[in-house]
Amino acid sequence: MSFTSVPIIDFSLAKDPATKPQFLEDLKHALFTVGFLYLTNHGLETEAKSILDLAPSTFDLPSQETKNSISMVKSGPYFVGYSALGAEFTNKALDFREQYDFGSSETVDPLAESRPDQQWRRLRGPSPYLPDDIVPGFESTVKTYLNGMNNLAEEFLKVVAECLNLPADTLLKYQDDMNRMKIVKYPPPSTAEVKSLNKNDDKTLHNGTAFQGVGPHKDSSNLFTFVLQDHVGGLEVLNSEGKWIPVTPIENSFVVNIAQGFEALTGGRCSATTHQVVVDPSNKETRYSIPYFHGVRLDLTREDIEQQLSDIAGRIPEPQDQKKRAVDVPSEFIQPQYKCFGEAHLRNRIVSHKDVAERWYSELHQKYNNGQLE
Ligand SMILES: O=C(O)CCC(=O)C(=O)O
Ligand SMILES: [Fe+2]
Repeated sequence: MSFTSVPIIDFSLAKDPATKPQFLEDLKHALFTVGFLYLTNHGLETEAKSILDLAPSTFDLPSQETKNSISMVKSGPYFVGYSALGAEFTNKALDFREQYDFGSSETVDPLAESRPDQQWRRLRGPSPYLPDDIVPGFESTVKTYLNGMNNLAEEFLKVVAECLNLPADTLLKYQDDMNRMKIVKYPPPSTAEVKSLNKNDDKTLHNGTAFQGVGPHKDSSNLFTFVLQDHVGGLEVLNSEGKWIPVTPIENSFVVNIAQGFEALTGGRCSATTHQVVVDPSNKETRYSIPYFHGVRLDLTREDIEQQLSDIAGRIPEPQDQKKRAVDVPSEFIQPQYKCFGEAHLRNRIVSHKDVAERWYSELHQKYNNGQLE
């Protein structure tokens, strides 16, 4: 069976006992057969509007220095803060976007400095914000959004467990306390600009008619991703047939993608959603999006998964996605060289943000970016 559209899941139907059984069936189909969905009537419409309204003002500042004052490379080893256009790589090619990354933790991991063998502990830490006299409401709007999304994602994890006939709290113990989110801007590029950014490769998309906003990837820090997008479009997901499906914006919805944390909890049976953003150079509109990444415990090991969740995999329908897997990008954690989820996630950050890696993780930067392991 081939899927050419993305299912719409109305979250309000989970609240009424009369509609819940059908809701759980529909959710199960969307997650385990299709692999992605739109979530509507989620209750966070006000917070979503506030953050989307704020987005342009966070980039549209009189000087680049203001944004660079909270740059990711200056902000510590946590991969939070501002990244300028052309600072990030996905699938070995440069992305064409500008963004702010944030995390929900205000504190560092108490073991971060005493466990040099566990560098992934250094991923947790506070986020920088521009002051209110530069972008009014920046910090408070982001924190309100992070908090609201955390609560929504917990409710979502409960219904995911229930649709597998598991107790509602089954997945809650795999959450982490560093959820992440971003405010992303995809400006309309001139052809010359994109050509110069990608001059060392031929990573143009759709046979050269579109460019890489962000390249094909699976999200690596989390269980599920909830993408809030404006009206412009450009997000695409890879379906089970290995074809790219446009995720046309639907107002007041989130696009929910399965991330590598949930894929790991299912023993790889439920594959993470592969997605990309394409930028059409003939479209002169700027696109803004706000992805929220609901964190997975970074100390999660393969053994934990095998021991505690042998129960889950059998409840998931047999995947029919051989064609997707044939053209897919790799899932880091499925590869045996990583001791725990945090290690695999850190490697992903290091190959995406090379400047941050060079400054804060020089040994791992040498190892992952300059040769040895892929
Ligand atoms: O901008 C989007 O719609 C998605 C961005 C994304 O996939 C990511 O940043 O991981
Ligand atoms: Fe993503």
